[in-house]
Amino acid sequence: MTKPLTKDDYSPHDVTVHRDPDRLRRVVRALRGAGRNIALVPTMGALHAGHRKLIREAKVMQNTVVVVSIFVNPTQFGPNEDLDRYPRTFESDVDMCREEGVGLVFAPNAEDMYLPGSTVTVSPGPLGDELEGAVRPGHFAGVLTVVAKLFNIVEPTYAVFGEKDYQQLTLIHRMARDLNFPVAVVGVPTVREADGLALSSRNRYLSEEERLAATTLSAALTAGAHVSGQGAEAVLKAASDVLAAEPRVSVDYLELRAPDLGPAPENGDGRLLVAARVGTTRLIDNAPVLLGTGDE
Ligand SMILES: Nc1ncnc2c1ncn2[C@@H]1O[C@H](COP(=O)(O)OP(=O)(O)OP(=O)(O)O)[C@@H](O)[C@H]1O
Ligand SMILES: CC(C)(CO)[C@@H](O)C(=O)[O-]
Ligand code: BAL
Repeated sequence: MTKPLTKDDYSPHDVTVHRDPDRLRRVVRALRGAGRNIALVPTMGALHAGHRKLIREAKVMQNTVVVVSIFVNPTQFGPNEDLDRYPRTFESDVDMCREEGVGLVFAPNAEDMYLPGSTVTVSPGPLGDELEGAVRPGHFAGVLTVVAKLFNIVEPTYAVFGEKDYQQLTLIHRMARDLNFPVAVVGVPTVREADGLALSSRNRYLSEEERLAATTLSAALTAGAHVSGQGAEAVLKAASDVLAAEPRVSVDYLELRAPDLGPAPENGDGRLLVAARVGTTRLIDNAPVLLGTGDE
């Protein structure tokens, strides 16, 4: 027999914060049993307008309870990365969730997510070692493992992710397919500042000068997309010229790929991806391009 839910488990009028994975699982199971859809929005907190858009997308289906997870997952950070200084703004995150009508926030402690002696992880396959994975070894094993755990704890009907982390979204689609997760993975286009900069929790690390220089990433993608009719070489040249003109930006990679991140086709849809450091802050961005349609 399932225990009936109390007002400390779930309220239709306010967001409820849960830390215990087993309790959260019991609550979402009861809600599903009562006919509700469950939509999951996984985040690392420090919520901004990009996350707000994911939450709004998650609410689009009638009769849905949105679960936002807030967990700075240690296993996706390398030893020299920013795990310790990653922005943590829990109170205002919960306020945004409340404003947006989120039903449940799941904010587990690391010790409850990773029990002592945990050794089994999800292997991303070859794409996990490319692009972001080449610069951040082990990153995608950490991401996919925690997302698989979230899928198993929350058992969502939908899970919503941003295109800003395009390789992550691609790998999560693949994991859901390859490992038979019964969840519809939904991608949401990148939310940008008025000057083109993709919103990111890490933008708050930038100084005023770095913030200006950071617009070079999206400007490079736009320059590439403008000449996409001339083919791959023109796209890469236009984008890399823009990046090279800004000395504060140090490029990790600029690559043109197919939408599934395989090799770029000569004609048709492609994806242009960039990662760069601006001072000590590492930023990523990407955009769709339509290659070689002969209109140039
Ligand atoms: N500008 C954005 N537009 C749309 N979705 C976004 C945007 N920024 C982040 N997201 C999505 O929000 C989800 C949670 O991401 P996360 O909490 O890591 O935020 P973030 O801003 O990407 O932080 P980071 O600075 O670590 O890149 C991911 O699915 C991510 O793709
Ligand atoms: C998907 C995710 C929440 C897993 O920790 C994280 O990689 C993120 O915030 O994009
Ligand atoms: N948004 C991606 C999470 C990370 O950079 O670790």
